[in-house]
Amino acid sequence: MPKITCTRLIAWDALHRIPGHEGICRAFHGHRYSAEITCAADALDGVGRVVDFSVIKKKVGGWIDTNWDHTAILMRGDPDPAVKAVCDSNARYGRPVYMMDVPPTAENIAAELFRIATDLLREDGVSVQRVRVWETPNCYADVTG
Ligand SMILES: Nc1nc2c(c(=O)[nH]1)N=C([C@H](O)[C@H](O)COP(=O)(O)OP(=O)(O)OP(=O)(O)O)CN2
Repeated sequence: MPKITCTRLIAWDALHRIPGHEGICRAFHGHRYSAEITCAADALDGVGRVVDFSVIKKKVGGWIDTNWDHTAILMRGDPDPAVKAVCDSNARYGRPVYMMDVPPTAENIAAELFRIATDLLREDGVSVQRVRVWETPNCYADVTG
């Protein structure tokens, strides 16, 4: 039987840097990230949907708006002395800084979002099949279930 999925695009803006990168990506810089969240369910609902697109927007997009949009996504323990200033500045404007245990590459951000979206959509009977995170118009990383 063919597998049916549906995909919602969600975008956000954030600052990051990649500690240990050999080139310019170790400098603080920003991205307009976009994520494709691909979902599947055991069966389509009575209306013919895997899940309403608005549910993905509300749950996953809501989480992104709170935690990642207009924030910095950084690595916990990043030794760059400017990290404290970024944290202090964002706190002043009511925005968090999201700390990851691993460098905030497109791959690691996609893996984090895959875990988060899976948790958020579980109660809707939805399983996340793939998260694709576009870091630039040319570069993306995929995590699949
Ligand atoms: N495998 C990965 N490689 C790189 C990552 C990453 O997350 N995973 N990240 C970066 C930089 O942070 C940056 O986002 C990518 O920069 P760049 O290669 O310059 O990408 P562009 O699309 O801007 O390319 P241009 O050719 O400059 O237009 C680096 N590598």
